[in-house]
Amino acid sequence: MIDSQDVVEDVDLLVVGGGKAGKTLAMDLARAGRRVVMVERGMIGGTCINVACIPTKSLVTSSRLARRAAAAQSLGLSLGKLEVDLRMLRSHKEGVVADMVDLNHRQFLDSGMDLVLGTAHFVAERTVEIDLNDGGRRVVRGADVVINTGTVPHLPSVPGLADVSPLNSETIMRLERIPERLAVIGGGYVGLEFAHMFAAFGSRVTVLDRNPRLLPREDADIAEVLAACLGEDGVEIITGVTVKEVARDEDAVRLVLEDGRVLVADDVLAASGRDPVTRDLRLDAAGVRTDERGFVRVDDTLATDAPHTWAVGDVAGSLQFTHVSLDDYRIVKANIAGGTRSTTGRLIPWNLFTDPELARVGLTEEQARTAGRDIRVAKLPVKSVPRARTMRETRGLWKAVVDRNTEEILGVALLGPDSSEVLTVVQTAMWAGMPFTRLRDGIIAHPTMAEGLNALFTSWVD
Ligand SMILES: Cc1cc2nc3c(=O)[nH]c(=O)nc-3n(C[C@H](O)[C@H](O)[C@H](O)COP(=O)(O)OP(=O)(O)OC[C@H]3O[C@@H](n4cnc5c(N)ncnc54)[C@H](O)[C@@H]3O)c2cc1C
Ligand SMILES: NC(=O)c1ccc[n+]([C@@H]2O[C@H](COP(=O)([O-])OP(=O)(O)OC[C@H]3O[C@@H](n4cnc5c(N)ncnc54)[C@H](O)[C@@H]3O)[C@@H](O)[C@H]2O)c1
Repeated sequence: MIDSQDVVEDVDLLVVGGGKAGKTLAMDLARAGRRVVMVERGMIGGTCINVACIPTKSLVTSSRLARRAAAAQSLGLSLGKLEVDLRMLRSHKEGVVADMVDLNHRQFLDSGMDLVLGTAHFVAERTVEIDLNDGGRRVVRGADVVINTGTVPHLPSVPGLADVSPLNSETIMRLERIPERLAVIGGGYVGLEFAHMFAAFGSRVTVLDRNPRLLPREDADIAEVLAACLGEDGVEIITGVTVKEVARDEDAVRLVLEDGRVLVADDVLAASGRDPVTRDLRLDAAGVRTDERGFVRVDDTLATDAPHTWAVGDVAGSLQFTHVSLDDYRIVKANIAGGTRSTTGRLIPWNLFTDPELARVGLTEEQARTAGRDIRVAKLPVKSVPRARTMRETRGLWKAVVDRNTEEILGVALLGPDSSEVLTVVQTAMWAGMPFTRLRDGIIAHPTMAEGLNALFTSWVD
């Protein structure tokens, strides 16, 4: 409820939560001369740059280098004994983050937006009350409101887990020691990236996932090769398991599995998905509804159930990637201006930053067959790409799925070094609607990883 004493400030755009989509929209409209308030409770720049993509990928750079350094002799170098200095690792990561936060902050201020540091909750349609971080409160109403409050790590309801102070994707990056034994509950994106990273830093890592196999949304052949790479690097993977209970036993944590096995670890990382930040937003007051998991309900234009109220990024149930949140910004920007831009049919790529990395876009073989498509499938072991041999990074498998009749590329899974960069080449071809033959027959510079695309599209297995 708005208090009768409250002064309600009216603005053109009110952004609640400064995630990727919201901050980009706020800056754009402020630069265009609109009155914009963006409320952020603490992380200037949002989750990605503070506690997710940017710090993890900074650490992935270090862990890859550690792995390369361990193999230095095969490259003709003698580097001596590798030592991981956690203090320096953290300072590398924190330096990258601090620079990006600082850049974001300056851009926010330069744009002319009113950046309000505080926690917002709704008190009426299009209206929030903000508890300011430095005391006091403001009430702001937007002609348009964009909800961009993101997600936070989920704590799985395993008996005893909460009592052993499990790590999550944020706290593991603040650790002051490398755990000798690390158990990871959840073998998804967060779990696998941290598992592979900590294995390179010297931890004995075990990943536990309840799915019968790793990455069930990927084709089994790709997931198997990735699992084998992780295994070679010392990551133990146990799938199809349920953790029955967890307890601290003197200095160690004991994880009792449903089948009776017991795993002992120094630390446990809970990496079993993320919860939407909607619980304390009092969305009812705004007329905004959520689904059964608490994500804001939106239609394909990202409109919520309330007029002139939009939701973007993770909290809107979008695929949880920063580039998807950025695209949500494009959609809402167009729709606030009266357009009807839709989320339907977006071609969304993603990368899992293990080592080698898995880059994906479009349909898997299994999805294409389930959809009844008449397809051809190509597979190329990464070791047949000359560039991979020069780098001595020959692990991995590339796979492509094309329409047998139209020759359209339906999807690729590229597991190998630098795959995330090569992926965009394929995606560009898909955007342009090119037949696969253009990548098969085009001149691609030698020796590059992208050159492997010439060979991939001749390597039919079906
Ligand atoms: C460990 C990890 C690694 C990841 N790596 C990648 C990657 O490599 N590539 C990739 O594309 N994606 C990655 N992701 C996913 C990516 O981080 C998210 O999809 C992305 O950050 C979502 O952004 P968003 O726009 O939804 O909002 P967020 O960036 O989550 O922003 C929401 C903001 O709202 C603020 N907020 C919340 N409630 C309130 C309130 N009541 N009042 C005021 N402010 C509020 C929060 O403080 C936060 O700053 C990773 C995620 C994790 C956990
Ligand atoms: N490189 C990237 O782009 C990147 C990196 C990290 C995270 N992300 C994003 O963040 C999202 C969240 O990542 P995440 O890994 O937390 O979630 P996720 O949904 O990707 O994976 C969670 C995994 O945990 C398993 N699980 C859940 N409960 C369990 C339990 N009780 N016991 C055992 N296993 C259990 C699930 O089977 C699943 O495999 C990702 O889906 C992704 O969109 C992206």
